[in-house]
Amino acid sequence: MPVEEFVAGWISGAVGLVLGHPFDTVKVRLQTQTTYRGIADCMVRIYRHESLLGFFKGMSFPVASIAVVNSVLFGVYSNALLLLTATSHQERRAQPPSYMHIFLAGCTGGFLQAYFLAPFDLIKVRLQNQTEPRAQPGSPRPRYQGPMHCAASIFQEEGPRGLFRGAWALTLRDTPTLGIYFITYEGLCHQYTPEGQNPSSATVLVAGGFAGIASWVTATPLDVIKSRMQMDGLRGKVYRGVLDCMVSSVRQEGVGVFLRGLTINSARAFPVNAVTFLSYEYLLRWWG
Ligand SMILES: CN(C)C(=N)NCCC[C@H](N)C(=O)O
Repeated sequence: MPVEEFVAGWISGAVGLVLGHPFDTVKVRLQTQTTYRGIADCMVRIYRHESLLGFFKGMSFPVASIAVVNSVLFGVYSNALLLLTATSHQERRAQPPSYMHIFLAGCTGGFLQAYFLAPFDLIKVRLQNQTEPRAQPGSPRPRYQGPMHCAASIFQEEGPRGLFRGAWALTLRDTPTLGIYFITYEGLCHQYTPEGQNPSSATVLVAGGFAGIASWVTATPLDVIKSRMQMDGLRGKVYRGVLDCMVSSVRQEGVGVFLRGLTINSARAFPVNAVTFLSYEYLLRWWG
């Protein structure tokens, strides 16, 4: 089993994650809180009230867990392709796999990584939604003091299953959209790379960026539902499930609710995934 694929997935994910976290915080707030008038208003209010640090709330757990999550995604994807096509990462340049195989391998990677991602993503979303400024003597303390305290509180208040709140919506979001992610990336690399050669850095950056955009545009409707279900536990159980969350969100805010965070998701997706794929490709080439 090519272990390098798991390690490359980890390092490349961490680079992309740090770069995109401030955008992610704005997106999560727009999807779950109705007090902001738009991206600019949200950014200005975070900066004024919480300082630059407000944009980085909830980042430590994702950085720590990306090792597991991204190595599962890229490792399962690559090993699923190996099973389906019997070709390694290097051999695939000369013998490109079919788009059906790429899609199936991507969906498998997306499905499995969702379960590893679910508890870490839940804690990230809960911390990102805390609007209190950094604790000062005498100021009100936020509900969660940090990621470990957040995890322990959810465990105590909602039991172990509470840590998987929103996991089903996350799985529905990631299974098909990671198929789309890898198809877009491989398709664009194939299109702009001479037969049998490795794609150039520019091709990898552009293909990775567009793969990010294509997957996040299609993922945004379920991303909204996932974020809402993850915040649901705080106010007691309001939604009865994914469908109930969809129906009541549309009833209250119209179908446009599914597009919340679309612009920022797409803007964030290009640089994050361009860098993710560039480091992934280079790490694999470097390890031979
Ligand atoms: C649409 N989805 C769920 C994805 N494309 N997921 C892959 C994650 C890539 C990167 N860490 C990111 O956050 O964009």
